[in-house]
Formats: sequence, C-alpha cells, structure tokens
Amino acid sequence: MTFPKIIDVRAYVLRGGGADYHDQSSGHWIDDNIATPMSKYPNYRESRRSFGINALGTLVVEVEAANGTIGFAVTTGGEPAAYIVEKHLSRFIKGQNPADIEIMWDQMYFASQYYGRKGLVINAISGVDLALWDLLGRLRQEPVHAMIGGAVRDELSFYATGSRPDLAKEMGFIGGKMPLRYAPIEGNAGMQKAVDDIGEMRSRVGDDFWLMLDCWMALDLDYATRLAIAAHEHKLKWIEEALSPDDYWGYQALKKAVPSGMLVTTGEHEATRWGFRMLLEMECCDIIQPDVGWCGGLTELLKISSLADAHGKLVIPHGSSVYSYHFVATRHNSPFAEFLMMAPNSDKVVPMFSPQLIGEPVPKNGRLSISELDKPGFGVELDRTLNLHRPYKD
Ligand SMILES: C[C@H](O)[C@H](O)[C@@H](O)[C@@H](O)C(=O)O
Ligand SMILES: [Mg+2]
Repeated sequence: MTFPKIIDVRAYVLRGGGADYHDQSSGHWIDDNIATPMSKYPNYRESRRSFGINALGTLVVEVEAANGTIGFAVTTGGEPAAYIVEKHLSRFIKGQNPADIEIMWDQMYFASQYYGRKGLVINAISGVDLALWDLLGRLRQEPVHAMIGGAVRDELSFYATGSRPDLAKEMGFIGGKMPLRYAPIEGNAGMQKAVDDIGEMRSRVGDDFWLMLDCWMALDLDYATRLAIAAHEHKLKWIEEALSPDDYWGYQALKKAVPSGMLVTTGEHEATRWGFRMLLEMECCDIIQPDVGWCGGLTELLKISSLADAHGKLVIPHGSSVYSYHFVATRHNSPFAEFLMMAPNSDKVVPMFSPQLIGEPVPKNGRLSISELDKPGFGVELDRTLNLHRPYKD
C-alpha cells in the first residue's frame, strides 16, 4: 500500500523525566544510593545523576507525511541523538513511503554502522523507527499491535520496579523488582545488608509474590555468584543485569553458577539482533529484556523476539511505556511486562513517561486491558506545551 510520502523529520530534546526517566529531582528512589559500576568512586556512589545517568535527556522524533499526519516517539538520547537524526538518518526517511519501514531501518543501520551498532546511535534509530510505526498507525487508523500480528491476550500483566515491592503487591502487581543498593566496594558487610534487605522485603510480601533484584551492571562474576547463593533463601525469582553488558562470558558462567530455581536476566543495555544473538547462543540468561527505545526500535525488537522464541526464551522488555506494551500484547513469549514506578516513593502509579505523553495508559490492579491500546499508532499524543527545543533545525 502506498501512503503520502514523508516530507519532514524533526528531532527535539526535552529535559526532566519522561523517556529519560532517570532525570528526576533529589529524593526520588531511582537515584538513592543504587549500586552501579561507578560505585567504586566515592564521589559517584550516592547518586547516579552525579555521574550523568541523566546527561542525555529525552529525544523526541517527529515524522510528517505529505497529508499533514505526524507520527512521533520519545526515547533517551537528547541533543547528540537529535544531531544524528537530523544530520544523518533523516536522509533515508524523507521522500519515503511510510509503509517501507524495513528498508528505512536497514539503511539507517548500515549507513551508521561505522560509528554506531550500539548505544546512542541505536537509540536514535529506535526513536525514528518508533515514530514511523506511530505514523503508519495513524495513516492506517490502526493501533500498532494490530499491525504486528494482533493481540494474543486480552490484558497485560505487570510486575513493578521500585523501592517498595510490598506496596506493589498491595496495588495488584504480579511481582516487585528492587534495586541493589550495595556494590562490591562495600565488601561482605554490604552484601549482608543487601541480603537482609531482600529478606526483610520477602517477610513483607510473603512467599508467593515474585521478588527480583536489579543490579544495574554493578557486579563481578564472583560477587554476583556469592550474592545469588546468599539471597537464595529468600526466593529471589531473578537476579538482573548483574554484570557488564559486554561480559557475555561472565553471564554464561553466572547462569551455570546461580542456585537452581533462580533466573538470570539481562539485555536492557544490549542492542540489535546481533547483540541478542550473542546472549542467546552463549546461553547467558533465561529472560532477555531489550528496551524498545534502545535496542533498535520495534522493527528490530520483532527480529530479536523471533530469535529468542526459537531459543525458547522469554522476552520481557525493559519498561518503555506504550512502546513496549503494543509489542508484549502480540508475543506468545512475552507473557508479562515491566512497569517502572516513577512516583518518588514508589507509593502510587503514575504514567511512566510523565509528563511527556498525553493519554499514556497505566496499569490498574497491575493489569492493562488491550482495549486501552486500541487507538491509532501507539495511541498517545505529545504534550506540545512542554519546552520542546529543536537544536539542529536546518
Ligand atoms: C532500577 C534500576 O536501577 C534501573 O533504574 C531501571 O531503570 C532498570 O534497570 C529496570 O530494569 O527497570
Ligand atoms: Mg534493569
């Protein structure tokens, strides 16, 4: 089918939460003494903002068709990603038929392969790709989930990531994932505090509620193995992103070393089918967790998902609001989803990409009916009253 050609591609930046959800003010749980690879430096231990976890800000991509229809998406990337979109990627988008998403993805990826492949460039490609799917949905008057095979379930079930899995249980979520707060630099005493934290939370949530630990790349293989063994008594469902994303060999060993019944998960900082092929073929983990705004967009996530399915692995995307919900709705090997608690004390459900998306759906009782996604594209509007800045307008 041919649609009105794409006539413009625009890249804006936004600050303050939203897709760059780590960009929060002081006192927010997400920036409160969380273990990271930078924890070995005392100056960078208390706050992830101190070492720049929020350095980039949000990238907003708009793609406009000749009939005035605009598709958009948000992801993490800020000004450098905006530069890549406007000064490099846009040439493969302008003048194209919005339905020709595959060739646009292929040209964006291989034209930037000499300096891209992972990280910021793939975030930029992801932003363009998601905006294209939004545009196509608006032109076809179809929700994205209907364009990628249709829903395989009536509702989405969510686990919650935040500082209070006990409150997440009360709110109806199927599980709670808590951040690790002690890094190897704090030695065995730190590990004991981490295990005590898990035990205390287990006592609050009871034996049947899923409890997970997110280590945000902070550990080494030996420490992660000892932590998993020590925490096993508290029935940790999975230990997440314990090692550097590049340490495929470490993950391969960790997956063999953790106690039987504990899952190893990773992938939110991995990119493209080739990166996830490494995780899958090296048997690095039980669940892969790509972020659709960071792994290459929906076009690439569909390829990653099929690869995982062939390996018998679950794909539980890293929380990315509606951009992951439409995907999870349609994949048999994505039986639940992540919801990031963006309230500073994890004590209430607020839209994950607040304040950027008007109409952003949120789980109720830990569930979201697919019918709430039945709007064209990703079904949300950009709040244009926000301070949208276009740094590289021609
Ligand atoms: C809670 C973690 O430290 C990160 O902030 C979180 O964004 C990510 O790792 C996740 O899995 O949600
Ligand atoms: Mg994580």
